[in-house]
Formats: sequence, structure tokens, C-alpha cells
Amino acid sequence: MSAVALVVAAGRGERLGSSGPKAFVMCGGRPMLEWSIDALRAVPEVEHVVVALPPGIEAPAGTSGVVGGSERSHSVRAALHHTLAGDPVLVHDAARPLLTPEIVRACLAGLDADADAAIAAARVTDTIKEGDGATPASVARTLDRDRLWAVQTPQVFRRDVLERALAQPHDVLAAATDDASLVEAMGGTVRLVECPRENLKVTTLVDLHVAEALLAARRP
Ligand SMILES: Nc1ccn([C@@H]2O[C@H](COP(=O)(O)OP(=O)(O)OP(=O)(O)O)[C@@H](O)[C@H]2O)c(=O)n1
Ligand SMILES: C[C@](O)(CO)[C@H](O)COP(=O)(O)O
Repeated sequence: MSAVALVVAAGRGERLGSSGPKAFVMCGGRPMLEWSIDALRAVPEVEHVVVALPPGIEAPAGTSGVVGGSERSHSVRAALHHTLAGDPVLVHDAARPLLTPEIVRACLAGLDADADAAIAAARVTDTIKEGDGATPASVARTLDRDRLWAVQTPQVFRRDVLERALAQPHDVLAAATDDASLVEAMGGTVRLVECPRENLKVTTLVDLHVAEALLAARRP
């Protein structure tokens, strides 16, 4: 297998409230992006790593860089177009610094012969209720938690499937919060690969504190 990894790192980090791009915020003593690059480069099946970056920022050592787009999926598409080869294609958020080589391997292995994609996800442990959309909100229904998964990255795709999923109009891509949902909309088969909840996304300041604590706990 010769997989290519696309790491999206071109977001602004508005919900974190950082002064610069979130992927370059210090996390556990280094820019957040570097943790994911290390985990990906520790897996020999990943032959090449491409990073979608904010304008004017150089790619980390051992990777190649491309300027990202206005929304996340546009950045994924820019990075995909930057690669000439590599199948399957693994997409990962720089905002998930708790990635491990084991998670990368599990997601690559999850792409079986009948699947179009395999995505990291954790089983939901909370009770989830759907609101009725009114203000004040009331409960419309309680969802069956046994069937619910909180989706993460990596998300691994057959190259031709991801190319087709991303060959859609700008506003369709802008509305997608992950790439697998574009494949689902095309009728594709997306496998769920159970991964630890620790593979969290740093969205707010609380997440950053939790990520730093988890990274510190990993130190020998
Ligand atoms: N135009 C964008 C938007 C997001 N991302 C990347 O997609 C991942 C997930 O996005 P998110 O956490 O929503 O990041 P931001 O867009 O930076 O956050 P916010 O929505 O709070 O501004 C991050 O690694 C982010 O850098 C990207 O490469 N290009
Ligand atoms: C792709 C993603 O990380 C899966 O959980 C996530 O959807 C990114 O976008 P978000 O808008 O920050 O949830």
C-alpha cells in the first residue's frame, strides 16, 4: 500500500480565539500541527504527507505544502490536487494532535474491499436529545445512543471516490463539515473504525487544556 496523507491546517481557529492560525498554536510545548505529522510519518504505509496551510507559512520538514481554501473541504481539495499519486488518501485535521500511529494503522486497515471510505469515530457515551428548534428549546426526541458515533479524523478514502466527492460546487463543499458526508451523499459505503475518545479536536480553549493534559500524560 502507498497511501498519501492530507493534513488540513489552514483554519483560522476563531472558536479558540487564538491570535494566529490554530494549527500553529503551542500545544504540549510545540506547534499543534507537529504532533500529527510525527504520528503519520511513523507509519511506513504513508509515503507522503501534504499539508494545507494558511498563506505565507512554510510546510513542516518532510512534508510538502499547499495554500488552503476558504472552508475545510476546500483545503482538502487543494491538498488532494497537489498530489499526483497515492491511494488510499488519508485526510486528517491538524486540530487533532492526539493522533497516534495505531489510529492511523487502524483506519487504513478499516478500508476493506467493499468500502469506499473508513473513518475514525468514537461511540457516544452521553444521552443525546434532539431539540425542536424553538426558543426556548424543548426536547423533540431522545436518540438511540447505541447507534450513535462521534466522528473524528483520520478519514481514509479510495482516491477516485474522494476525487468525485470533492468535484462539487463551492457551496456544497462549504456546507460539509467532513469529507465522509460527501461520500455518504453519493451513496458510498463508509466504515466506522472505533477509536479512542482521546483523539479529540481542539476547538475551544477547554479542548486545548484537555489536549495538553493528555499529551503530558503520555510522556514516559
Ligand atoms: N479553511 C479551512 C478551515 C479549516 N481547516 C482545518 O480543518 C480542521 C478542522 O477545522 P476547525 O477545527 O473547524 O478549524 P478552524 O476553521 O480553524 O476553526 P474555527 O471554525 O473555530 O475558525 C483544522 O485542522 C483546520 O486547520 C482548513 O484547513 N482550512
Ligand atoms: C472533520 C471533523 O473533525 C470530524 O469530527 C469535524 O467535523 C471538523 O469540523 P467542525 O466544524 O469543527 O466540527
